[in-house]
Amino acid sequence: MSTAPGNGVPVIEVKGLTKIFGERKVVDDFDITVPRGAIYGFLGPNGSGKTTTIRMLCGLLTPDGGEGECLGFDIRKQAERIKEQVGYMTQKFSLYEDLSIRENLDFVGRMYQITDRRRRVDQSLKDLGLADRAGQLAGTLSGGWKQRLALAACLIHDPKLLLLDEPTAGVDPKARRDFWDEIRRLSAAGVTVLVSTHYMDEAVQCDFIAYIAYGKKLIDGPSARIPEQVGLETWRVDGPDLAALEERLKHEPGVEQVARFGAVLHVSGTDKPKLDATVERLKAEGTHHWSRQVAGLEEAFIYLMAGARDNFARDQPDGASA
Ligand SMILES: Nc1ncnc2c1ncn2[C@@H]1O[C@H](COP(=O)(O)OP(=O)(O)OP(=O)(O)O)[C@@H](O)[C@H]1O
Repeated sequence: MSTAPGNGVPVIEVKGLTKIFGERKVVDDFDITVPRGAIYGFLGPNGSGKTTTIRMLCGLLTPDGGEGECLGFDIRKQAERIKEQVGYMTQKFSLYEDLSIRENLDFVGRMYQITDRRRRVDQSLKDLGLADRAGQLAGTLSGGWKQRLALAACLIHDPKLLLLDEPTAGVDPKARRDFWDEIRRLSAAGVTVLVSTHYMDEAVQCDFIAYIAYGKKLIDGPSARIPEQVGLETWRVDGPDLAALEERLKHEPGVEQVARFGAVLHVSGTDKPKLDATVERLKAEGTHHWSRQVAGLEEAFIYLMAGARDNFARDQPDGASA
C-alpha cells in the first residue's frame, strides 16, 4: 500500500449504506472507509450483499439509505463522475470473443474516448504481458488469459479505483498468483482496490478485510487485527495418525475447527477454557505434541467461511434472519 492508513483523504468514505430489494434489506447500514492505495477485501457467504455494496459505491446503483463520497464525489449526486474513474471487473466479465486481444482493448478505449488510444493500448498490452498474443482471438484464450484481458480492459482508462468482484473464480492457482502480483503493483502505484473473494490466498493479500453476512458488516479492520476480532484460540498438534486424531477432535468439547496445514493440525475454538481443558486432557495421553499457536488470518478465514451459508436463499430451512 502506498499510503499508510489514515494518511490523506480516504478514497471511499460512506456511512449507513442501505439497499432494499422488495421486502429484503440486502445491504443494511453499511459504513466503510477505504484509504488511498489500500487493497480492501470483502468476504462473506453467497448472497450476503457484497456485489450490491460494490455497485452502490461506484455509482451503478442508487442506495435507499446512506451517504458519503467515493473519489471525492457524492455517491448519490455525482455517480457519473465516479464511474469515469472506476474500473469494475464483474463476476462475468464480457469480452468480444470474435475480436483479438488488441481489438477488444481498442474497443474499450473508444468507449472511454481515450485520445491517445493506440499508445494506451500498446502500453496496456505490455503491462499485462499480453503483447505476444495481441492478435489472438479472445474466444480462444484460456480462463487465466481471459481474466488478464478483462483486467487490462478495466484499466485502459487509468482508473483510480479498481472494483473486483470475485475476479479469479475458476482460475488456476498460478494465474491467480500472477493476477495478484499485478494487483499489488497497481496498489503500490496508488490505485485503490476493493475485491470480493471466497479464496483464502486472496484474502491474505488484502490490507483490510470486511466480513459481511445478511447485508451487515460483522467484522472490519486491518487484516492483522481480524484473527483477534474473530476471537479464536488455537493449538498446534503433530504426531502419529493425524487423520484419526482429526476425526476424534471434531467431537471434543471446545473444538470448533480443525484445519490441516501439511503435517500439523491447527485446533481452534472461541471458548478458551473449554478448549484448553480438552487439550490438557489429550496432552496427558502423551501420544501427540501440542503447542499454543497464535491464530492467523488463515484460521480466521476458515472459521468465518465455514460458518457462512448462502444468505437470503429462499429455501433456507431456518429462514433468512441474521
Ligand atoms: N436487482 C436485484 N433485484 C432483486 N434482488 C437482488 C438484485 N440484486 C441482488 N439481489 C439479491 O440481493 C442479495 C444480495 O446479492 P449480492 O449479489 O449483492 O450478494 P453477494 O454477496 O455479492 O453474493 P455472491 O457472493 O453470490 O456474489 C441476494 O439475495 C440477491 O439475490
